[in-house]
Amino acid sequence: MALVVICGQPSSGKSIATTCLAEALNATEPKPSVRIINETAFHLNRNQSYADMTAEKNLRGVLRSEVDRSLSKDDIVIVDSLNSIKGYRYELWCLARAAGIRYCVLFCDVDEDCCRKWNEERWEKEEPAYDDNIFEDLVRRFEKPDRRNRWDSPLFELWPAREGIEKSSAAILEAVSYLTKKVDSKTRDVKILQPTIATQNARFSGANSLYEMDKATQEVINVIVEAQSKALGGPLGSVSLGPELPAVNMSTYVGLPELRRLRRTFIKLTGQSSLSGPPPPSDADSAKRMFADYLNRELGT
Ligand SMILES: Nc1ncnc2c1ncn2[C@@H]1O[C@H](COP(=O)(O)OP(=O)(O)OP(=O)(O)O)[C@@H](O)[C@H]1O
Repeated sequence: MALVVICGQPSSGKSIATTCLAEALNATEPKPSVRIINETAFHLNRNQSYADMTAEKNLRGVLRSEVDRSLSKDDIVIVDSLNSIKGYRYELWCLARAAGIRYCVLFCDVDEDCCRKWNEERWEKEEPAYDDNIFEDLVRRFEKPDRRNRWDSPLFELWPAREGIEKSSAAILEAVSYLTKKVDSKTRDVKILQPTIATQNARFSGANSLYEMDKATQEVINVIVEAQSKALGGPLGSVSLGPELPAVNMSTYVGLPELRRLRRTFIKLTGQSSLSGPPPPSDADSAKRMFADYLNRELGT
């Protein structure tokens, strides 16, 4: 039915906003099925989850997979996490589009100093809180949502420090109305994302068939798996994919299930890129090049 991305600085009231939104949704008729996805559900400790880039990437991967599994035409899924990286919100938006459901962002707009104070108070109250260095790092890297981006729109803004967070807060009511509104041919203010089957067909027609894309990315995986097996778990460095193609930099061993997951996500994301996004691969080598770049980004090299 819908995906709601909660977004905000650390300790900005996101979980309170999530609870208020879920309660407000549950008070509507017919009562929708609401599912909250957050770190707590996975027993993840915030200071460990954001300790370094690898841990943070793992956390995002876990949450994204859970969102991917949970999206359906019947449920409202709320992702209660920082969701502070623009590219990550784009990925979540792509998942909503692939599922053909509505999407929105609920932003807790609180200035850093106030979040810092609330975080300190959490320590005093012996609630789970962020270590100072992690808090400062997250605050510095926060990418504020911008309603002009498709993946930040529609954007409902809460100002918890100024106005508190209530079930009756304007942003919560607007979000509830958007999420539960019946849509007919006259409804213009509710956007249901459409999977881009038409554009996918155009993109992967002829030589660019999905089959070619599948084959090219599978070949990359095969090369990596073979190189890793030859290295016998030792350091691998860069894996060559052939002349005029970028090497894949493998600083650590990556298991086959993870490689398969990355491949599936890549294929999904490439198929979903809009016409204004990066151009689709035009042949097997372009597909390999894009996949290698994607792996290098995802594997953090
Ligand atoms: N409007 C408010 N006024 C005062 N304190 C608040 C307000 N909103 C949140 N807080 C305090 O901020 C702290 C963090 O709240 P909450 O857990 O909702 O934030 P969060 O953004 O979900 O945190 P995290 O980044 O850990 O997920 C809590 O201790 C809460 O009491």
